[in-house]
Amino acid sequence: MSFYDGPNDPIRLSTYFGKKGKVFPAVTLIILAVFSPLAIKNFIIGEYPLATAISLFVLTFSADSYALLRGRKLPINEHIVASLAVLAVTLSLFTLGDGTIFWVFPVSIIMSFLFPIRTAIVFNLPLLLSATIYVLLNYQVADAMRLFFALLMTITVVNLLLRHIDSLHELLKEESSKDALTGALNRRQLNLFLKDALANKLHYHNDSTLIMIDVDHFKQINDLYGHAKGDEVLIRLASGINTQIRESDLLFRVGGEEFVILLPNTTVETAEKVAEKLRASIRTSSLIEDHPVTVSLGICATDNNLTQTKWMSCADKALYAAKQRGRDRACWYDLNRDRIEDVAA
Ligand SMILES: Nc1nc2c(ncn2[C@@H]2O[C@H](COP(=O)(O)OP(=O)(O)OP(=O)(O)O)[C@@H](O)[C@H]2O)c(=O)[nH]1
Repeated sequence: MSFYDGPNDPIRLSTYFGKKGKVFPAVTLIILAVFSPLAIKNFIIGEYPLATAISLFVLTFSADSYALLRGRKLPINEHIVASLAVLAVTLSLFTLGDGTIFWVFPVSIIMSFLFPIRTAIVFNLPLLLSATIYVLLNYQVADAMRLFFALLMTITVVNLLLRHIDSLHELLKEESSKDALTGALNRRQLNLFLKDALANKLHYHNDSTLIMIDVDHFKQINDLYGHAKGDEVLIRLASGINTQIRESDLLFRVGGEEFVILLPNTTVETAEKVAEKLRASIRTSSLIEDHPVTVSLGICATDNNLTQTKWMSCADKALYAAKQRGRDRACWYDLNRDRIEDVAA
């Protein structure tokens, strides 16, 4: 993991608050507003090494933040930015003296927010050491110990809290992308993946295929066995489908008893075989004892001129045809001939 590689976004702050929101730009501006005058002041009073270290930190941090806000690759390696921050604090301690010891705490916390945990710890250690050595050289051993443990506790608590926030963030991301009942991906995710699949077709000529699946007479199942049994059928159906498709294929729940499978890099001919295999196995899977559960399926492959809406609508029309033609069957939409064909059982 790299500096700007937080849990899923480069800078932790932008991961938590969003790059496009106000918090990340505001924090960046605050850092610049605090450190730029310090650099100028130190140039004026002739502390050139310190002034240079702070200026370089401000410049490299600004360059990376700007790139991040623009969604570009970061121009300066994270370790260089972190080293400059540590160097600036250490130089300020040994040149300006006692008053600057307070900077050690906010700089350590800021680094923990900016970097992934391991990197933050690696760069907090020299900060901890230099501050302790400074106090040791100028005060009593007991004072140095006090500072050492106070800073160590700060670093530990901040990093533990951030680790906890990271895991909550991951959980939230997971839950917001999945359907709560079946664990299949939700419609919002489908829209994102459809967009990718269409772009893939347009730019790299890779075919992807959609299979829309709808349980036949599901209302009857609910009416005969109750809503809880209906839910159980949906859960078992989703898990059964997931075990039969490839890891690269994606299952979405798009309605009550309606699912969509997106098969990336798959032609319509292959998708027909997958659909037929699923149909046959669901029929014989005895999801409910003594009550055959069947599904109808509609298939449609990508094409260069397709939009997401048209793609979904063609798969839906094929599914509707499968229902009309007797259910427990699969149909595919032939975009070239604008016709719906049966998939051979
Ligand atoms: N148990 C359960 N039922 C649901 C859920 N979501 C939707 N339903 C039910 O699914 C049924 C869908 O019924 P219809 O749209 O008439 O379709 P159908 O009975 O499957 O008939 P065809 O699709 O024409 O074969 C409705 O009774 C909904 O109440 C859910 O999450 N759990």
